[in-house]
Amino acid sequence: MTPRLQTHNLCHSFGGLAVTQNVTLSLPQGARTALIGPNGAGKTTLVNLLSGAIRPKSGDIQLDGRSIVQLPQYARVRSGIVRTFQISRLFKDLTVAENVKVAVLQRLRASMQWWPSPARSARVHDEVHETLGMLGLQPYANRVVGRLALGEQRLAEIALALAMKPEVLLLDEPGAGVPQGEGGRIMSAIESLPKDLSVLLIEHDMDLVFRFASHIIVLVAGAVMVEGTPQEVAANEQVKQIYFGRDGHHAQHSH
Ligand SMILES: Nc1ncnc2c1ncn2[C@@H]1O[C@H](COP(=O)(O)OP(=O)(O)OP(=O)(O)O)[C@@H](O)[C@H]1O
Repeated sequence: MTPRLQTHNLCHSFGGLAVTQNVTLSLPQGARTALIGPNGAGKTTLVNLLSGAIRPKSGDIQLDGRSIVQLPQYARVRSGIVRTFQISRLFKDLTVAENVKVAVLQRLRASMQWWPSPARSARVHDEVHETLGMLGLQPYANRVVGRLALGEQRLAEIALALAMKPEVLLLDEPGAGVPQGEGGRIMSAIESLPKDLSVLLIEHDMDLVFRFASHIIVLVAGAVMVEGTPQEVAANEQVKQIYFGRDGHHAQHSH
């Protein structure tokens, strides 16, 4: 089967610094893949390349077998690659439902302009609540985002991304800054995302990574050092030394 998202020998550099080195990877439909690696390994740069925020120096990116490397960011979103950001992009003064509505309207604007207004409103309302439901956010629908706990804001960011109806969801550290204990809640929501959605997760918290991923890619100095199942990655000697510490502590969390 053609992978949903695939890269071939993707390369990027900033000045003389090679930050993406011949990265070839693929995400099948329904992927639960984690991208890990030390600080500065090039994880966010890779997400920027996939989402179209920056153009690679060379290499190709394909969605469902079709090259998208020339497409600008908005066109990639439309074709199904959606990311969340480490830094919040929410409208803090609007409610959770209003934020999601903005995203739904943005997506539907073009296709629904000829719909009669009541039908349009009903459709938008349904989509907003369906999206909130996917993440267990209904109880927060009418809460102002700026007054929510950080963990709930992170979930609202994911809701915004889901409102774009992605095929591939790129989650850049959804647990960043969230107090320990709340991370598990975010992960539960992520685990219950639609099964056919392909998810690539960047996350530093190894407990969350091993809980979530069925496939792990380890990036070091811009290159894929190793990839495989959590068990394979946790057992890899280089990974133990570079990433986990010599005792291989996280090997016991693999499942
Ligand atoms: N716009 C830029 N201009 C110059 N150098 C950059 C730029 N963006 C990133 N870099 C450098 O590229 C390298 C990879 O950065 P990147 O943010 O992709 O790593 P990362 O693996 O996501 O790190 P972290 O885990 O700390 O978020 C780093 O050395 C960083 O300083």
